[in-house]
Amino acid sequence: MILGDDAVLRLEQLHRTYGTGSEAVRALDGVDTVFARGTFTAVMGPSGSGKSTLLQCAAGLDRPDSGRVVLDGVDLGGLTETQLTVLRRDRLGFVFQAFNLIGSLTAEQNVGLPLRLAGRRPDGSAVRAALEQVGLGHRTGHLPAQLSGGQQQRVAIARALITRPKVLFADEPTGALDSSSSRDVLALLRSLVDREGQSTVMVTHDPVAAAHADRVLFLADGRIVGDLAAPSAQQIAELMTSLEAEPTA
Ligand SMILES: Nc1ncnc2c1ncn2[C@@H]1O[C@H](COP(=O)(O)OP(=O)(O)OP(=O)(O)O)[C@@H](O)[C@H]1O
Repeated sequence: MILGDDAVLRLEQLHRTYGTGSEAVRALDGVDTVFARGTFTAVMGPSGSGKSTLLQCAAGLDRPDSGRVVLDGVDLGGLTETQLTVLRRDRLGFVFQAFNLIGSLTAEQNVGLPLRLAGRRPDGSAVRAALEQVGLGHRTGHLPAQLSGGQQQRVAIARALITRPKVLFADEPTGALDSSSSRDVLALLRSLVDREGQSTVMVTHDPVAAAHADRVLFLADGRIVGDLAAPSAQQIAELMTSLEAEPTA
């Protein structure tokens, strides 16, 4: 059990249903877990098991119907929409499968954007340091189209880190990458946890990606059905195969 300050994120009895009546889908059905500060957790599960819904509720992008999300000691349920927006901007980092960089801005300008949006003038040396941290100190003036997919994702990671987020949320960050770029991005995420203590939560379908995490949570039908410490890709693949073959009712 994780007590006090060691927990960066707590999910308590989260329920989230979409639709009503016979159309109702229970996307989250009593999810209860704690994420330790400075650790890397992967979330896996069959398609439709609730992974994205879990990430969206945990990151304050969606509200659960019941239950609590406590992020770095803040109960998200007690915040207004404006307060949630500010919390997401100042305390959380997001990385998506599609990179979501702005095509007309250089790498350096993309990384500085979250600070501009927060009304702060980006400090050039901090932005360059963030790009150096992801191995792109020599590409600061390049546009996204002049970078490979793996490099674009590394710019997106630098952009997510520029506000020094409490938690980095990554939704299929390697989903659009070839295996060599995927390895680079996963090694980067791993080293950010090891060197900087960056708390990270990543949704993935890929057992090899999940094997980079300290812990792998498995969802099925909106419930946590597995929780493994540092499993191998093979152990993860076996559990995924059994979940896909025998859906829980
Ligand atoms: N906005 C929505 N309206 C209605 N149903 C939804 C909505 N979002 C998700 N669902 C349903 O909730 C369930 C969980 O969806 P979710 O996207 O969280 O699963 P997932 O594990 O991320 O799936 P995938 O791996 O396919 O991305 C699914 O049955 C899905 O169809």
